[in-house]
Amino acid sequence: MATSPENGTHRWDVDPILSVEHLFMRFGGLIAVNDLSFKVGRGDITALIGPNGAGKTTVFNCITGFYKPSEGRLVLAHGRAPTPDEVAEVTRVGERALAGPQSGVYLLERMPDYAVSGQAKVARTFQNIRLFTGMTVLENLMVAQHNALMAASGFSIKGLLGLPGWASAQRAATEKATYWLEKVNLIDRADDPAGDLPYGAQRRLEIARAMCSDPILLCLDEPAAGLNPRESLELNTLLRAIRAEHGTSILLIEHDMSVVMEISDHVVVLDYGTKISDGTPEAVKNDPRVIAAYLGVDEDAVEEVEAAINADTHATGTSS
Ligand SMILES: Nc1ncnc2c1ncn2[C@@H]1O[C@H](COP(=O)(O)OP(=O)(O)OP(=O)(O)O)[C@@H](O)[C@H]1O
Repeated sequence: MATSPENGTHRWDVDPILSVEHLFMRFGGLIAVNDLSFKVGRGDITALIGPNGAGKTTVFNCITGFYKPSEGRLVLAHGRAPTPDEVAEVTRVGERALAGPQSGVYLLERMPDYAVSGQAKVARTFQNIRLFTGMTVLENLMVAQHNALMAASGFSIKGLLGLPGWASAQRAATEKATYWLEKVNLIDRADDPAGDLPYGAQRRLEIARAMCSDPILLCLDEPAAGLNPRESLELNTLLRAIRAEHGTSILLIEHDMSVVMEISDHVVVLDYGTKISDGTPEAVKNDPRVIAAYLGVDEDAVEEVEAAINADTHATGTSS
């Protein structure tokens, strides 16, 4: 489903769930992310793309609290987006959430990774799969719900004693795990060690594990990497279902253009840590700067690429 522009604007402009504002990440003398600003629309599937080393994973690591950005602001809004004045006030008083966590507005750059996932409800998967390979498929999903189970135990021995509050929380956690195993088509493998699953199934299990934490924003780092064409199609279906049935906003890094162009509402393109394009898949696909970046040509050649696209467009009679 493409984003439907509303009165000439896009969902990411009118109802952003995440605003990345002037983000910088420096590693010594290397500027991995350079003054990056973009928005993620609520309920959108947003793709962050770019050539190798463009800074995509670094952006994810900043959003999910694995890195403290060198500069910049990352505003996540569960409900309405805050006004600039409200954000300025939170920044001034040194808080990490607007008038307390119940407001649903979080400044992610101030939060450690466990709070980004536990309080702000941002979940992620990794470029290199990070499952507990010696645990069963089901156990991997139960571990993902550890926080809820600990809260239900009152951080006491209720769990050991099997007291009612804890038992019902345990039942709910198992039901949720079962639901997601069915969704990702792994229910038949529930008792197998996660490490025994084929690669594509491990990728699906990672997504199921992330969904067990009930995220409002799901960040996926190259979910289609290593998948065959049939598995890529299944991934597209799964991500669309997550968005449609759970309203989860999705931000993904992806090199597989068949996935990006097929399912994204919004595409943001990075090159050398800088944003070079931002728009609908159709607009980005035809952006000469994007084509030049992927072809590895320098700035001077962008005009040549643009001229070549125009010539091709006229020859085939298509319009961009
Ligand atoms: N912890 C780090 N220390 C030093 N340099 C880093 C660190 N993490 C990333 N970089 C550098 O930052 C730049 C961006 O890396 P990043 O992994 O974010 O790119 P990417 O777009 O995700 O690349 P790929 O598509 O290959 O995964 C690279 O030059 C990388 O070497």
